[in-house]
Amino acid sequence: MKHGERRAYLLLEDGTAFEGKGFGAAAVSVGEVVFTTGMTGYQETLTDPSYYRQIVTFTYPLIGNYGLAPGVEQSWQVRAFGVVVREAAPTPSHRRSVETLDEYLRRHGVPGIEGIDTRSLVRHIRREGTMKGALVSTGPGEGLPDKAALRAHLEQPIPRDHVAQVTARAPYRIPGQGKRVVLVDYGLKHGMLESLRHRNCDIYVVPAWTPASEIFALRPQGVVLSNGPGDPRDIPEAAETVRELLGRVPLFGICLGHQVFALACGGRTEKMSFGHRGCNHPVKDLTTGRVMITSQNHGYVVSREGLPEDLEVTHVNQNDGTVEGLRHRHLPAFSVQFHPEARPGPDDAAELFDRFLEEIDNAEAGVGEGRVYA
Ligand SMILES: NC(=O)CC[C@H](N)C(=O)O
Repeated sequence: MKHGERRAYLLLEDGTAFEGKGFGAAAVSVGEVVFTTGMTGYQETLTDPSYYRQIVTFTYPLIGNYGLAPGVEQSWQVRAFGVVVREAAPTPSHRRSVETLDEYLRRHGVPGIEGIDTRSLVRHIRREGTMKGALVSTGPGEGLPDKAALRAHLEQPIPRDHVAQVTARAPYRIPGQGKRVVLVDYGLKHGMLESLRHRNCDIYVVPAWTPASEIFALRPQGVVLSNGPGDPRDIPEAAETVRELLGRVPLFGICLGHQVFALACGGRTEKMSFGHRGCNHPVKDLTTGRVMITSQNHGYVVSREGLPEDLEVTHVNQNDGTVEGLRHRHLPAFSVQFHPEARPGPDDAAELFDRFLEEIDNAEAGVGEGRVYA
């Protein structure tokens, strides 16, 4: 260690430890250690509320090389709790860049560690599954805290109120001339707002716990259930509300919204070993036979086992065969596990927003197979 250099340490729940160089905020952070294979889009990733209480490892070795710029973020804060990279680029180059990854994380109070063997960490997570970790990044010249103190941090259970921490505090509207859509905010990404705004929707964003009666009072033509952090089973009220919406207004669920939709229909979800996080997950649309390259970020998945009769699997992950999309057989409601709004990642699935608007038109025209309206 050079004089004045910042030290950092990542300690996993199973005792595996990595020592490296600190960057970002001088702080200690505890979260689920996950990895993403996205080679770009680090700013979108770190500000995606679905990463709340997670320490994100980037498998791509150089992160921060095109800097950080306003307008790219997916929420107003860095939502990840920590950042693990092989190398944080010290001198980014891009005409829109205003700061380095180090400065950005410092401003947002989030610690980072660099200079560790991220490949070995990721292989460990792939073998053992994601697990809790404590990341400490010290100030210049400071010594590392005692390992026992870090272990004590790790013994604290991670709270499970993720959605409550990131959902909107109050409803708001983004006016548009087109369809009136209520977006239920479990931890939405700005990209979702942009995708709807781009299609002229009149958007009403409501907090996660908004009762169905209040949603209906907004007279929506369609309801979108957003992405969000944590385990979908930790928010049973959400599935309860969706059950009330089902069949009375067209629904489109994305990621956590997809999982909540499945639970509302009587399906089950389970935790995956290390999840899907990255920008290149191949997903087959079983209706068209087409494979899309999708943006993903999830640790839970809808189980095939116990899938209710009413739900049809529409999309399948081509890497591991997991469920990536569902449609209700009788009601205007469908959902996907991946991110049609991308950010980061490819726009292959963007047309799903158009499909949702078509679904609204069909519902209003009373067409579609056996669709029932209350
Ligand atoms: N991006 C998301 O909405 C993630 C959903 C959920 N928190 C999961 O990890 O599976």
